[in-house]
Amino acid sequence: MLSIAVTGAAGRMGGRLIAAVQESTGLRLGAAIERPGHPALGQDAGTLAGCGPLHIPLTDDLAAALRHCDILIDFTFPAVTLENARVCAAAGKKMVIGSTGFSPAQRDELATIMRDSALVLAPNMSVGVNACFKLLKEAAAILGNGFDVEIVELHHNKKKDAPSGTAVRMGEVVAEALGRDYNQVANYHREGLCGERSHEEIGMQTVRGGDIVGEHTVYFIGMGERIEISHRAMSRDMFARGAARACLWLSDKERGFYDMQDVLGLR
Ligand SMILES: NC(=O)C1=CN([C@@H]2O[C@H](COP(=O)(O)OP(=O)(O)OC[C@H]3O[C@@H](n4cnc5c(N)ncnc54)[C@H](O)[C@@H]3O)[C@@H](O)[C@H]2O)C=CC1
Ligand SMILES: O=C(O)C1=N[C@H](C(=O)O)C[C@H](O)C1
Repeated sequence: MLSIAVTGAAGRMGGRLIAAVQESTGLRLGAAIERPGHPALGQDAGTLAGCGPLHIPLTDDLAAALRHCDILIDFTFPAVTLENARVCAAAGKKMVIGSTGFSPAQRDELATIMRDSALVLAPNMSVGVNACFKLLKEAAAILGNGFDVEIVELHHNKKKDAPSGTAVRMGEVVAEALGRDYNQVANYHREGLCGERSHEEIGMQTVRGGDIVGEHTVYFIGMGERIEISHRAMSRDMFARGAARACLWLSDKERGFYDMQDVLGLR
């Protein structure tokens, strides 16, 4: 039985992660961690998550919590994740990371911090989105340069990063399949007399509002026809189940930097 710690335990994903861990054969919640000063510190993690009392109070002491845990699931924010990775690395623990919005430098820093351990980092842990990554690669390879690519993502009004990590990964997948450098061709902004669309660019559009869990559409727009590949998340539970699955997959890995494509055998 693997003992799992969850950071961001009182957050939107935190509760779903605690429930998913408890529902997974082979996993049990070992600790639930929140930021210092969080009003829910001391409350029972299971009760907070809506899955009944687990007699595990929320703590802000990650180092102490990790002593009796095997893997940390972290869905917080990049700067927090990097701090937590330092604590995990010092304790020789593995990580499953769902936080999004890492800069390339932060991603490199994460790899350096965790170089002697094992981690899964993925902007989206749902099976459906990971299947979409494969479909996008194939669609882009078939359609080639004859179609303009635009990506639109919709999320709730509390989301802090934009575009979503999933949208960026979709852009990267398509760009790579078309032999382009995503960082050179991503266009995040059109306003005023901005000129005709260039052939190579990949438009990235962001919508924020209400309680939208997460929706992504990649448009391949040709002359007289259009293909749309869409994914709509109806709840956060499948992200959480993906993270639990990643923990089980990681259990026999000593070291390495992986993502959900590895976990799901989609490489
Ligand atoms: N990879 C995936 O499948 C998914 C990734 N995400 C990402 O997960 C992240 C979190 O999303 P939400 O749960 O919606 O945000 P949220 O704001 O509801 O939760 C984040 C939690 O982290 C806590 N936190 C902040 N500092 C902390 C610290 N030092 N130690 C422990 N906890 C700390 C906050 O108090 C908060 O409760 C975002 O980056 C989001 O994009 C969200 C859904 C799916
Ligand atoms: O912040 C969220 O909510 C989500 N974030 C992830 C992302 O940025 O791609 C995944 C999911 O769409 C929900």
